[in-house]
Amino acid sequence: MTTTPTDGPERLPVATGRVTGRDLLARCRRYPGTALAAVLVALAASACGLVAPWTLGVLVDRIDDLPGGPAPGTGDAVAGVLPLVAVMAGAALAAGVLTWVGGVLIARLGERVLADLREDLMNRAVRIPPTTLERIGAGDLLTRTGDDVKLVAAAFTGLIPLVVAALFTLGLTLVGLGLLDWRLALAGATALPVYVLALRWYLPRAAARYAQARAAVSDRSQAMLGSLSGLPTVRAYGVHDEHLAAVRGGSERAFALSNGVFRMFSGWAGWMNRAECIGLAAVLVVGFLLVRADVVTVGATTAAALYFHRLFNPLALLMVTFDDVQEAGVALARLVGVTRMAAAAVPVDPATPVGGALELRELTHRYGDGPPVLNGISLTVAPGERVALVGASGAGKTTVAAIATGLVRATGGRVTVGGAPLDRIAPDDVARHIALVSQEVHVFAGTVRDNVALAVPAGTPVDDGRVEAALAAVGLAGWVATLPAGLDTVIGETAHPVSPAVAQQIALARVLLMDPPIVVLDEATAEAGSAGARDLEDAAQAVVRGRTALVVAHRLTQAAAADRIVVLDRGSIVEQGSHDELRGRGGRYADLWADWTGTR
Ligand SMILES: Nc1ncnc2c1ncn2[C@@H]1O[C@H](COP(=O)(O)OP(=O)(O)OP(=O)(O)O)[C@@H](O)[C@H]1O
Repeated sequence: MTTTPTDGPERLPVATGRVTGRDLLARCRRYPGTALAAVLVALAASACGLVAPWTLGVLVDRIDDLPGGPAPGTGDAVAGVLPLVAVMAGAALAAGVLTWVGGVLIARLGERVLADLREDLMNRAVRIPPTTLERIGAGDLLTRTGDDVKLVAAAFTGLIPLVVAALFTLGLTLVGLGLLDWRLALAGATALPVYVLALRWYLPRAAARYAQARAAVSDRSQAMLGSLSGLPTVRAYGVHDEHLAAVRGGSERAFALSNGVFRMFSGWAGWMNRAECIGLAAVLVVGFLLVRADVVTVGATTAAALYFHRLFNPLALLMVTFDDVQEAGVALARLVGVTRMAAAAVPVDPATPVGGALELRELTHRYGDGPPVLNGISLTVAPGERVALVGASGAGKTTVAAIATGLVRATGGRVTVGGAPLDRIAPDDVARHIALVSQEVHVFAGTVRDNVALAVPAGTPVDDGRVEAALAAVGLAGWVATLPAGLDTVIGETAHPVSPAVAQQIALARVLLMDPPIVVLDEATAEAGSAGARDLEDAAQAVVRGRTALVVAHRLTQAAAADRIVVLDRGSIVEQGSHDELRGRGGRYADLWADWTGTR
């Protein structure tokens, strides 16, 4: 592998607002039936809400038109009122039902869009070149596949139906007001300047204050957690008062900021009320003048005033949820950003790996500007051979494993996989030919089936029998049998949490399904002698069988079973041979073995 300079800090891309909007629209268009039905039903629900004010206006006119003026209670009046009341009740009922149906349809559409987005995200995420991932750190990607997906999912089911309904209600009510009488609509518009001024005052301050309040709350939690987790030290040094003062200070700051946010919100709400009051007064005054001039009826003025009043609930909802909508929008932009990342560069002069040989030549490496951690490692693993890498912590074992699989680019040297230089193999071919099970295995939120079939290229059908066989081979048949929905059980932090050992066995099952000729195992250490360690060892055996294997032996029993043991010390190979040879030699391995077995 040739030398590659380490680039500066890099981040996963975030889509712009326009790209995110277009992406969302395009995804909704994939479900035209549901999308159209959701829009029509939400529109119908909002339209039903317009009926009551209009009917009240008609009612007022009817009563006004009765001979001798308004005289409620007479037979005529009752006969005129009842059908209108029935219309109002019907419209209210229809509005309720349609709002509910609209919400369900939007949520359903959202779930489908999110499922597609999540699939695209995972497809893209697993193809991010390891060297890119190493530079940006996996944290950003994990936040996107975890927290951001959760945030968008919650918005689709809770926030978006409310916001869509508010927008439709706002739009239709404005249209209704305009249709009633343009002069009354214009009178209502006098509220606009106050409203706009209040917004201009509130919006820039709100975002900053909310952020400060949130930061203060996390500081307070941090101070509390710090004191609680360090309780023995706090006790030992008698520094209770300092810690209590820090927690109290954090609480006071959080309280003051939350209070400030609340006061600001109340101030803004007060201005909203003033805007409403001014607009309503203007509608009534203009209505009075127009009625006196016989241009509009009392009923029309009543309906206009009610329509005007109706504008303020959706407006308030849009304002209150503004922050959350923005947050969900940012999360969506972060997800879309990843799905639109350019595919990993395919080498200009690609080479195809054939067979199971793995060769490392003169590997040197340093992380960033740090000291050298590998000093010219050369190692050939023959097809079907099982080589164990051992060495003290920090000797460089994980670095070798990561370089051999292309996860980390060595600063010097060459890796050849199946006879082809690693940097000339197309990324998908690398994954098919050499697999790494690292210490950081991750269970993605999804079904057991999807988690095991994760590495199988998209579009390749995966038979349940193969998934079950892979799970059985790594000792998880019994575990699957205990799951409520078998392979369909959704696992992951929020659904059905799995233990670290099971997560590792799932990672091993993934490799079995991929069936690469070469495997590199750098699993997390399990406590020696524990049932978990035995299960993991059996699972690793199943994966290694019939393949070329480079195993970072955190448990020396793994090394004892290998064809050859390579001992690393401070970035260099210091010994090689079989278990018996190396023990007999009385060198570095013999020392490690004595430490491991407690026979020194
Ligand atoms: N991402 C990194 N950035 C900077 N230094 C690193 C990084 N990863 C490892 N190192 C350093 O490189 C050296 C080799 O680490 P490596 O993890 O390869 O050793 P190891 O033999 O696998 O140790 P262990 O058994 O504890 O996992 C260590 O000094 C370590 O501190």
